Amino acid sequence: MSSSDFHKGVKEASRGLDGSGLKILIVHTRWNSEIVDPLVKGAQQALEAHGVQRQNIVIRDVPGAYELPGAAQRLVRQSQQQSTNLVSNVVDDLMTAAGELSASVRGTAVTGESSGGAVMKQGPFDAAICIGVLIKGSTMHFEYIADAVSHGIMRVGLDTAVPTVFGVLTCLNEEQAMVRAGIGRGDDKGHNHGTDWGTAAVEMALLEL
Ligand SMILES: Nc1c(NC[C@H](O)[C@H](O)[C@H](O)CO)[nH]c(=O)[nH]c1=O
Ligand SMILES: CC(=O)[C@@H](O)COP(=O)(O)O
Repeated sequence: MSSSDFHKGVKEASRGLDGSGLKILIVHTRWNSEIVDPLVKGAQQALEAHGVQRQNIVIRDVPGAYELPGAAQRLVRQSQQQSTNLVSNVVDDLMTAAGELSASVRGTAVTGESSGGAVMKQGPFDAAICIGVLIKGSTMHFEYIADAVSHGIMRVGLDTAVPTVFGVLTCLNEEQAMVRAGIGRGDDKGHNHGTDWGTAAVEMALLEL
């Protein structure tokens, strides 16, 4: 299968995805930010193209690729815990509202602040995307980080049951990375892989029986 056929295949599968109700986490590195930043933008554009609301895309950054799995797991777990807390908060809010309602009926109304603007969806993340760029240097550091990070990110998805997209370029030189971020120096700027990662996150978040 040629590369264009592969991308066509991915595009076919991603048509009709409705991400409007999803909450997505993007964790990206500050290492190689001149290449990482376009990848993040590509992922964001794909998420929004599939209907994900901007306020439901949470973006956090970490020093380097080695920190990606731990950060993703920490933030996904926090969102799952918030969801658990939310249930008890809803009960508390209902009790408060009941109190306010009875107070207003008795003529002693209580006014609450209502925040305007788009509000982030409560509850756990529906998917996460880890974005980084590893560029081979002159030692084995590259190989060890690439191996650890790829297995670590896989584990986050399996351990949390939240689809976690592997968005880490593992390149032998800077030009390889730039082409895969769509910012190649030559005539062929390449393809921004961030868009594929955003689409994959929506598709996997919606996967069900
Ligand atoms: N060489 C690259 C790194 N190295 C840094 C590590 O990822 C990590 O932040 C450090 O070892 C502290 O734990 N990171 C990248 O993202 N890209 C590289 O090319
Ligand atoms: C991926 C890396 O850690 C690498 O860029 C570090 O370079 P070096 O192997 O020359 O220390």
